[in-house]
Amino acid sequence: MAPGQGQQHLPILAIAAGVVAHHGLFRHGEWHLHGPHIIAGHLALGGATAYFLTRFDDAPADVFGRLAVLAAAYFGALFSSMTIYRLFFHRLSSFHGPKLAAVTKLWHVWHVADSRNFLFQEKIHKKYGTIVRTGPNEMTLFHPAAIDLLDGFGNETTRDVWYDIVRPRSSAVFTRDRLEHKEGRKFWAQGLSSKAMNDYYPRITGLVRDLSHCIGTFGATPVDLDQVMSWYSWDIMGEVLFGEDFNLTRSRVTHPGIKHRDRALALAGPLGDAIWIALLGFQLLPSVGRVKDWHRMLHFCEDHMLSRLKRGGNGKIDMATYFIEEYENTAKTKTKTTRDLHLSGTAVTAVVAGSDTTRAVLIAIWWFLSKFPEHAKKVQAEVDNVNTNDANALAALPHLNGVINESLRLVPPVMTGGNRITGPNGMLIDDILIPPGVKVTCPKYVLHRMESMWVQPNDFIPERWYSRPELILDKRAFAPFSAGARYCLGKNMALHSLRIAVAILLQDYDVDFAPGYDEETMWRDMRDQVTCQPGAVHCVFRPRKLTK
Ligand code: HEM
Repeated sequence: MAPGQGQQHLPILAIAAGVVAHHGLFRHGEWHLHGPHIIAGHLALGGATAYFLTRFDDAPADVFGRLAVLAAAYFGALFSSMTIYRLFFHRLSSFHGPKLAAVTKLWHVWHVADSRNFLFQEKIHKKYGTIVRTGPNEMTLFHPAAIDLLDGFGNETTRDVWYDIVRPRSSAVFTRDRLEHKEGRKFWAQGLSSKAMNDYYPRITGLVRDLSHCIGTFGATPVDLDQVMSWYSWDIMGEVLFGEDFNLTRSRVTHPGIKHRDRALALAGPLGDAIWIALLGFQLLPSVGRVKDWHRMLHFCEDHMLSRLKRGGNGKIDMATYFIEEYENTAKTKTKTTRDLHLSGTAVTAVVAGSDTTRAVLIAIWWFLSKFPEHAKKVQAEVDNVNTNDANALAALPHLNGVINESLRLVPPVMTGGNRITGPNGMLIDDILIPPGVKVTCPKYVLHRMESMWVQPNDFIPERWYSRPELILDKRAFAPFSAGARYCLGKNMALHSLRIAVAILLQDYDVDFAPGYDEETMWRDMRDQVTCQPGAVHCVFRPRKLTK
């Protein structure tokens, strides 16, 4: 047959294949874990088509040209079909929101490439209101009822695809299976129970004393709060999770694991809304740039948990005790590979949740106390006469806890994320039904600053938490630790390690911004990278015996 003869119908076939691939395949189910298969499948299809064309076209250039036309027809049809369907026929097409957001989630990823999703979400809320379509199959709810609808007791939601980020590892915190979550949560709850906490408290106090001493060694030199609070929160994580003393605060040394964690989260942050891109990178480019840091972070956590498993405990209670108990209890029901991957995923979750969250709030707290020294004075008046070993006494101090709550409100460590998928009955909000199987999200950073929920929403007013409750218009709009059956199990430990650090440091020091420090830096350079990463804060801590 002469070249080209009988091939005039091929572009039409390619267009039909594109439409069929969309409606018959990609419109259904989840594809985020199959990136490499999709690429391989298309390459195979391209190869087979090229082989077919060589039977008609002798010249390779002609074959290449024809293949390019067919690929353009196929992909053009596939993406046109997706666009038309998403804009006009999708179940969410009647909801308003940015049009390009409805077409592709890449639009969102593009806008948050600078890791400032929290500000982008705020803009969307201001422009589009409280219930907004922010993706092809995604709704964002800027509404105080949303927290309870997403996570409250009795909800039907499941976690969204983002939680597959540590695959093939798993953990109770990341599993998307409701039963597995319920079962696994029990072991976390034991590791963070009041009984375990009584064991951790004196050890945390010891680390805060180290922190105070470490700050003292800086003298009049500015303290980089990010650095010092990273040491402190990493030491706490080591002590509570592995019963291990990393000794960073005393030795003033940054553990490489901190750098790997920060760089890994910087990668995961902007890709949070298109997790398939990150997963593709993890699988195809494991040794490149920040993907390498991601794998290093995973291996650090995994290796530490394995060495804790081998060496046994130090006679101390630690969270690993309970994770290892779960590992051993499941020996008869699960394969070794499954159990190993679960233990590894649990270690990753615990390291990130246990170290990075408290660090962010502590940095923000010192910014607020330096900016508004009257609040530092009020807290000092409270803590000067309190026994810091008494956790209940610290929990009862109104201004100290007001400062912590107000910092958690204005700088929530988990600023966005916590995405869910609506259950079989959908989700009813303000008499509006969001259909089943839709991704729903509620960015806490925006909720915590909505004018309809808070009086003077952007102002730091710790009194709103005790003597001026009229400044809180709707308490449901405060959820730094999430809610319901998925609320943060580390809440008590986190609050205690914040209270005791602020109490002891304010007993020992007065704090002020470092000379020449630009106060806007923390806000200007703040990033939303799974957890909040405040911009640099530099302060000077003056011993109080010298300033009194
Ligand atoms: C100020 C510090 C902290 C804040 C603001 C915070 C906030 C949160 C939030 C918002 C969630 C829900 C996340 C989601 O649904 O994806 C969460 C879950 C969780 N957090 Fe925290 N967290 C903090 C510290 C900690 C610490 C120190 C630990 C202990 C290691 C911890 C352990 C957990 C666990 C186990 C969960 C999962 C609960 C579940 O899924 O059932 N958190 N946290």
